[in-house]
Amino acid sequence: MFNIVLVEPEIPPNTGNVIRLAANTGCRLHLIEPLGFSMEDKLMRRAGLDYHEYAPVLRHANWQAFIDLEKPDPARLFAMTTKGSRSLYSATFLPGDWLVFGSETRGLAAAVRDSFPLDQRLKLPMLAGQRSLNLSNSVATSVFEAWRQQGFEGADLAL
Ligand SMILES: C[S@@+](CC[C@H](N)C(=O)[O-])C[C@H]1O[C@@H](n2cnc3c(N)ncnc32)[C@H](O)[C@@H]1O
Repeated sequence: MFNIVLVEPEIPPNTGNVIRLAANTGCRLHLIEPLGFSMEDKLMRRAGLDYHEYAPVLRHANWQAFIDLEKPDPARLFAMTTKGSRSLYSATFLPGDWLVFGSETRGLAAAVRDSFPLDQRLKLPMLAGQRSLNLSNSVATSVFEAWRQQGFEGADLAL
């Protein structure tokens, strides 16, 4: 349905949670290296349970390698960033869209973030003064909004 892109994730259970989310929502997951953990990491596998078999997980050596291989439509790439000035809830998503998330401690590198047009840099609302949401929580919130806009197509429950 959608493509989730984690750029240089560092904390194993977050990626495990996202693998499980991808399996439950029909998303493809792209991991941009370097990763802060091994794909054999016990904490990551425990969080992802056995869902690896249900969610395609693709690894890319770096951001440019990802762009060169996948050739995402630049108009359908969205950066999820605390530095965004547009609410994610004002965006209209389409099946196949690319939702890009930064690392837990560093967020998205400025060079990657700045390559997105301003209206494709999206922020999830937070109370004033708060810094950021957990990575896997922000992925789940974003994917469910995008999927909601598709009427939860393919789900076992009608909208
Ligand atoms: C823990 S946050 C990174 C914190 C980092 N210090 C920063 O300010 O970007 C990890 C990732 O989750 C996503 N994220 C967290 N909170 C968000 C928010 N309010 N809006 C959009 N994305 C968010 C972003 O993709 C971010 O790069």
